Amino acid sequence: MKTGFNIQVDLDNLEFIYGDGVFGPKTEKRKLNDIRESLSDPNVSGPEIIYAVAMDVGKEENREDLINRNLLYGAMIFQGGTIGDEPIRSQGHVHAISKSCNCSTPEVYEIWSGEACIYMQEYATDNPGRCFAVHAQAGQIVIVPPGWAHCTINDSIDEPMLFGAWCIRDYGFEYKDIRAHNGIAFYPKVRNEKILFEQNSKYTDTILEIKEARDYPEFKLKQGIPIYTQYEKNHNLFSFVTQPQLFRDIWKGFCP
Ligand SMILES: O=P(O)(O)OC[C@H]1O[C@](O)(CO)[C@@H](O)[C@@H]1O
Repeated sequence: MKTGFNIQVDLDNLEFIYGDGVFGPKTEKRKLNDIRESLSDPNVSGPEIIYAVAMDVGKEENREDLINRNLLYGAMIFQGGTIGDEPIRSQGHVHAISKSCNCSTPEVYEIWSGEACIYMQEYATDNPGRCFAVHAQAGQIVIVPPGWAHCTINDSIDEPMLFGAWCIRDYGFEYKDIRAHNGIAFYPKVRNEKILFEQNSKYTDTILEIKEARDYPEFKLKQGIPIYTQYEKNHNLFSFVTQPQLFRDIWKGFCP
């Protein structure tokens, strides 16, 4: 697992093991009962714990700089398995307006192990706008732009999937509009060991673009180098995460 810092995983307990010089909390466990409202079948049965999250991990030597920059690195463990006919996934949310920059903020994902699909839609209103499902393998990066509703899907289906993500420190999640539509505009479904997407009829008819993760030259990100290492090489590189208002031209018409 190429993460850029010394971190191991205890899959039995869904916990991270932090190596020398690395800080991080115990994981917060997200349970099936927490996410029911966003599933295609809210009464479905499945594993009690769906995924585990450790917000704010990193190297001790970077701690002060990360706080000063208002930047936060999160690490996630998604179980393998299914929730009824859906793969293991997060419920979906929109990033709330952060006080520090007075706007919603983006998130930069990097898959560490397994395969993922980052689903995103422009709006959480009846018309969801442009909808994308971005497939990413270990080592690949995916950016979710500010204000978009998004969720993370374990595309490895039976195997666990792990990833890290840069986000703003004063993050907040909004669920109201997504839950009012019983979830995101396209439900991922496991069919013949593959993930297919089925439209959620609570939204207006629209199309889903399924694509592979791409390079992000507009943000000077490099493929094949962990995003944590890229931050270490240039502490300013992820300023688009904490000050997205300075990158309006890039977000306009952004294609993930
Ligand atoms: O609340 P949800 O939508 O299930 O997902 C929450 C998780 O998504 C992430 O933002 C990663 O996409 C985590 O940081 C967070 O714990």
